[in-house]
Amino acid sequence: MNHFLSVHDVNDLNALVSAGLAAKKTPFADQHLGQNKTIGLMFFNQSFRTRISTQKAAENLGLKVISLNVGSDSWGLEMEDGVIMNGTKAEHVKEAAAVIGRFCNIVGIRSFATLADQAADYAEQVFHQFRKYAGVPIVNLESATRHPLQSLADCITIAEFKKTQRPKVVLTWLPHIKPLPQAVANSFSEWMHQSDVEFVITHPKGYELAPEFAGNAPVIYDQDEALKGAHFVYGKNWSSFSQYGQILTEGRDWMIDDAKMSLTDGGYFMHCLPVRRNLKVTDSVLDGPQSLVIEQAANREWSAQAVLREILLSL
Ligand SMILES: NCCC[C@H](NC(=O)CCC(=O)O)C(=O)O
Ligand SMILES: NC(=O)OP(=O)(O)O
Repeated sequence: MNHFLSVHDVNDLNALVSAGLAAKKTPFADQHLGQNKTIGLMFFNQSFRTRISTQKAAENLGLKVISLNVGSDSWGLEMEDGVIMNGTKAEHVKEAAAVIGRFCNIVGIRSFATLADQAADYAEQVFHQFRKYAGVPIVNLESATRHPLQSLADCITIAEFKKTQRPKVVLTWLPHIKPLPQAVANSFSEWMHQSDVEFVITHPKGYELAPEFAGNAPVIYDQDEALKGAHFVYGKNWSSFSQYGQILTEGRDWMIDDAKMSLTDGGYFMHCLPVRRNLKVTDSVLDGPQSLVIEQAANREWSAQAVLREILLSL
């Protein structure tokens, strides 16, 4: 593997899930791979899980880690080519990417959607620019449209907890008070399409994901109907794609509670975190035995380790 930007960079998803599970069993088996090598982690947005799980995974592989918050630890970065830099950004990505590429063997980047300009967000300019100018493998730590390390951790979690060969997995929209990106939902859908599952999406009308991410998954607008017989309920809020970045409905009745979970086939609840309690999902579901959110977060370490291992093997 060279870059890890989406599921399309993965040759064999089952093998990558198995590599994650193997790393979980023997975390230090590949410590020699990263010896005398460094990974740089650049955050344009907040992070808790991604930062600590990726650092942990990198260290398990023997890598040294440099982590920084762009714009506060380092200079604000201009992404547009050919502009007169007389605004707030002091440094151009051409130099910044090239410089970090000299210090680091791998660069991880987190840069969310602005939700202001659909075309710009879906063009993934930050990642294109870093890929062009860094000269080293780039890892997506959540971009405007995708969160593949999260999706891989989700696949690892489903593999660990599934009781049937081909479980029913329901991606459900949840209510929120502010507009959130589509990245986690897009990415989860894209990975589920590559997995041996029955995959269904449910959301209020107007929250359709971009067609390239929704694919041919059935979209059911009645949440109760969609949840029937589910083995995994994957909750996430996202803002509208068609009316880009907007909240179209409060949708408070879409919160997952015990009554909704009782429609499933003893289903598990999953969420990438952070989650706002009693807005998206009730305390009783999150604190109950069907919640996988902590297991899922813990698997972020093994997802990152599987990906970094593959990249190190191809350096
Ligand atoms: N990396 C996990 C999700 C990150 C982000 N959530 C958030 O921004 C939640 C913020 C809040 O609840 O205020 C998202 O939805 O893409
Ligand atoms: N799930 C996830 O990516 O968490 P952070 O945003 O805290 O990294």
